[in-house]
Amino acid sequence: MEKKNRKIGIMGGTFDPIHIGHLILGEAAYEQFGLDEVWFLPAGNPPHKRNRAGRAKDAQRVEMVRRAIASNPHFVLCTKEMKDEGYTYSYRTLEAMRKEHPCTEFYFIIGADSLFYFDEWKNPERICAAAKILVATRDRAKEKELLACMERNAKKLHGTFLKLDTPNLDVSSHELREWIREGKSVKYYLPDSVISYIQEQKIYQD
Ligand SMILES: Nc1ncnc2c1ncn2[C@@H]1O[C@H](COP(=O)(O)OP(=O)(O)OP(=O)(O)O)[C@@H](O)[C@H]1O
Ligand SMILES: O=C(O)c1ccc[n+]([C@@H]2O[C@H](COP(=O)([O-])O)[C@@H](O)[C@H]2O)c1
Repeated sequence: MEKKNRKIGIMGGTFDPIHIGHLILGEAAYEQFGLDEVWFLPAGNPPHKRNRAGRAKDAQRVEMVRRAIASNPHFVLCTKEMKDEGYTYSYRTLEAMRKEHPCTEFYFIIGADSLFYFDEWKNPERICAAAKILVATRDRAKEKELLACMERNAKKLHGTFLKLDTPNLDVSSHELREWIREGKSVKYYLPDSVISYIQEQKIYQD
């Protein structure tokens, strides 16, 4: 039987590749909000990232996540969106999760860049009805602007937006892909197990 009143963090991302920023956000949310688990949810077919030529295949993104979280007992891989047909939307995924786990409280984790476009996502008010939103700073966003945007969204979408206490983590998948292509070291930005997989599979080399 599933424990009642569980608190689950959802760390959704394209993860192309997963990096320390994503892992630190998951761990910070776990600790700050007393979560039971954090589910890493690779985005199936994100509508906002249509041109993904030259990137990792879906199975490779999933495998990189599997390897990256393997050593953390409260991190779980969730491949729910990989089975979806067509584009994947967070409101659908979260509503399905709520249905499957009615006694669970969900916390959807995003960075500041996602927050600034959150009200343009599909049915954002339904995302807010299904989960609380945890927001981490990024790109040295001004604290005042970040908090103001969270407040605006909370009012407009009738949601709960909570600040994650993380430092600015200056790392992004697109920059890491670029470094790999240029033959630069990405050690410590990615877990070793992910780096060796990228090398074996020759991902992001050209
Ligand atoms: N360094 C970071 N600091 C804070 N949030 C982050 C960071 N990296 C990613 N995120 C957040 O994690 C989620 C998934 O990010 P995603 O997989 O798109 O990685 P990314 O580094 O933003 O990728 P890309 O550079 O290709 O756009 C998003 O909500 C994003 O805002
Ligand atoms: O549902 C949407 O309209 C939507 C639009 C943009 C992003 N998302 C989700 O937000 C998470 C982070 O997205 P990304 O592009 O930064 O990797 C991931 O779970 C996406 O599926 C969802």
